[in-house]
Amino acid sequence: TGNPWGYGKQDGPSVWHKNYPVAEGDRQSPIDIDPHQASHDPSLGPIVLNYDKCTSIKIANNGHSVVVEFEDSDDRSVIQGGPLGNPYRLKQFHFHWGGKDCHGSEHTVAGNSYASELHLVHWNAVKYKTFEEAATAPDGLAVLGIFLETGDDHRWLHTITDVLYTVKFKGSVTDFKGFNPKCLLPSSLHYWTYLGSLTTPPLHESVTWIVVKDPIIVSEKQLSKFRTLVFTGEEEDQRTRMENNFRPPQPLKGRKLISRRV
Ligand SMILES: O=C(O)Cc1ccc(OCc2ccccc2)cc1
Ligand SMILES: [Zn+2]
Repeated sequence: TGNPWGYGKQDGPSVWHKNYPVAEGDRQSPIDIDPHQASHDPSLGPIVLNYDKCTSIKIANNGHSVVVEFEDSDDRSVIQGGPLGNPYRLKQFHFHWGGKDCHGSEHTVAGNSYASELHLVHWNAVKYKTFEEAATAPDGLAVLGIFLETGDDHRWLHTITDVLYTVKFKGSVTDFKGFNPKCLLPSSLHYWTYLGSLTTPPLHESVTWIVVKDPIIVSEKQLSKFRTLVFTGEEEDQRTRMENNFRPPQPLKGRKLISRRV
């Protein structure tokens, strides 16, 4: 079964609208963040993460990215505060990255890309029964976006990069227990927030985006390990290196970007 969509010339972001017309909708993601355009909302509180009881289950190559899935049958790991009306449950996190360090992130800041972007995906289990149901609702999902910039080795990222060889091919899955993604956050959670969408098909307009201003620093060596993954399955003769799995910025269409200093 071929991929319904991808990041190549024939199946990439510029043609997603053919099968997913919402790609041309009014609240699509990612966007270019212009810090000077952001309005400050003093009533906007800090983001609160309660990840201490989080339970990671597995790490997988889904043919688009590498994803770490969490146990989300109760409120053991939630994000709340900030623009969020109630707690949202952590479901999974994954990354987007480039073929070179000069690009790879989905959101850009004043037109500048980072080397990679980490997305921590949460869903509103107060209002919706399943992730899939929440993923189609305008207040269903909350994604925390963290930029990755190259520099020194990241002290904890090796826990992920050391196991990437076990999920090289599309469809591969490995047990991945006991990982708490709090170790991947920068010290200060200054953030921008706006209403947007999934950045991959089905592109549902269901995401409250919370993009953290400060990047985390990872080494070029750690980042290069993400590029050893392939989009293709082990059984396919084609080996297409997994890189540049990012959607470019989409029109703001009059949306308000709000900024919160911690
Ligand atoms: O973080 C992102 O890139 C946004 C994003 C968040 C969640 C996501 O889940 C895929 C999915 C959505 C709906 C139903 C089934 C699968 C896909 C993309
Ligand atoms: Zn993502």
